Amino acid sequence: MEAVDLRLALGGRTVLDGLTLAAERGRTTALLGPNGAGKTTFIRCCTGVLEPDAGTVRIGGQAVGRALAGGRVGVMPQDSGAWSGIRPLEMLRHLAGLHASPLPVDALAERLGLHELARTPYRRLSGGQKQAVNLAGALVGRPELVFLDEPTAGMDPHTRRAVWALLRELRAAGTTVLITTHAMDEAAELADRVHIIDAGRVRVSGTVEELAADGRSLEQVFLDHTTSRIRP
Ligand SMILES: Nc1ncnc2c1ncn2[C@@H]1O[C@H](COP(=O)(O)OP(=O)(O)OP(=O)(O)O)[C@@H](O)[C@H]1O
Repeated sequence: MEAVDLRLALGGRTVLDGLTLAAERGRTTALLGPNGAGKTTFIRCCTGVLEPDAGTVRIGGQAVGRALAGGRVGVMPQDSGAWSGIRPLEMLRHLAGLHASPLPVDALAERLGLHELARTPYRRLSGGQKQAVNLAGALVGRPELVFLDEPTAGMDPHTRRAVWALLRELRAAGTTVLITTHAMDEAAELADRVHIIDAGRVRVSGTVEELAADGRSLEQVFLDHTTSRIRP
């Protein structure tokens, strides 16, 4: 997946300001950036929800619409209120049915702690449980490329580790993963390559080892390359 010089203004403000980055096939790429840096907007541009004002996104050499139509792209959005009344396993079975060779739903649900929630409507789930359902929904079709927008936000440490294990297995199976996170340990644990973005453009990129080569922590590198919007 390659994005080149994406530009987008929303509500009269520049949100993407020449964003260029690639997610290498079969690798895990992490996008870090302060609140409002443009991470979710970037994912929306990559998944056909938003059209950039300028710039291009190619997925496996194809335009976004064509790649999405092929059914090989999964996405876990930050919030999806769309499932209000549906029960998690029903939803996952429905999504599985849309794909040629889906993951086994029961095993996936069990790994993410969803098997006991078969009768609970989505809107009654806890925040972390909703996240787990959305993640399972993104993965159930065995996508070649998956966009995960803060997949472990709100998850307890047991679930977070289960998700990390799942994501490591996906990587081993050759899946391309693009993940956003505010958790530096998560980026360090999972990412082959990290891009730190701020105000709609990439500020610095590299492996965690490269970024932290001078002894700084990844968090310090983040703080040094990004701007706080908090007024002291
Ligand atoms: N439809 C919209 N209209 C106006 N502004 C928008 C719209 N969508 C997003 N924005 C603005 O674009 C900026 C980037 O938002 P985005 O959700 O991409 O940030 P983010 O990096 O994902 O942040 P977070 O870490 O908080 O999730 C924000 O200032 C947001 O208010």
